Amino acid sequence: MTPPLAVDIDGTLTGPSRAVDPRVMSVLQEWDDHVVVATGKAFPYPVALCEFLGIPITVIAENGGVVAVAGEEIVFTGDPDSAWAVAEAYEEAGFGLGWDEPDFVNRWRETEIAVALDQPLDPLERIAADHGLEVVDTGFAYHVKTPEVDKGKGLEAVAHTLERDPAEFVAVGDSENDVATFETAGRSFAVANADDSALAAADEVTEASYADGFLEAVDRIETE
Ligand SMILES: O=C(O)COP(=O)(O)O
Ligand SMILES: [Mg+2]
Repeated sequence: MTPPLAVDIDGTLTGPSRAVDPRVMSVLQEWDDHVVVATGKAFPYPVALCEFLGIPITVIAENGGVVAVAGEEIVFTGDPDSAWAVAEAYEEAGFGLGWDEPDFVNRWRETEIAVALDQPLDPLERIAADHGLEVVDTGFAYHVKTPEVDKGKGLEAVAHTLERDPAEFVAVGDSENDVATFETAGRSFAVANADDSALAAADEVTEASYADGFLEAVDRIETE
């Protein structure tokens, strides 16, 4: 029996460039149970992914800051004011968010901010801590967020809404921001390109990387 799925986007459904691998599309479209897209990306991105796939909108965005299930009220948690205060203080200290203008990474972000990986981490962590926030490195961006919010709590909320047990879910991901999902789901896979924290937290690690790793995990889920 196919379990419900919680899947990360960047580094898991994509290649290194963040382009979604077209082979994952039909897998997600044909999945026999719920597909929860659980990402650090800003809210509209996973919604658009579901929309273009033609699957129900069931998303955890911004590392858990936004939880949306079609037909239900959208739940926002997090502290956007503090996150933007961190961005301002970081810029005042002479640094920047590091994205090309227009900044499509943060433009529609509701609960946290993301900083490019080529920007200095130490001052960002220091300023975030001064505001009671933390920095999570997804391998694609530094996210400044409240420590109380994560994808695992997002999965609990989604499971509750769907009247399912979070332990029924299988999670697939690649980085630090997926660790909480791995701890909440009943079974978890890190793709081979995952960072050390995700590799350590996952029940299983695929031999293949990126979308190939996701497809390998699917194969194991379906055949074991
Ligand atoms: O937005 C990011 O930095 C990472 O996104 P992801 O959680 O889908 O990998
Ligand atoms: Mg990822």
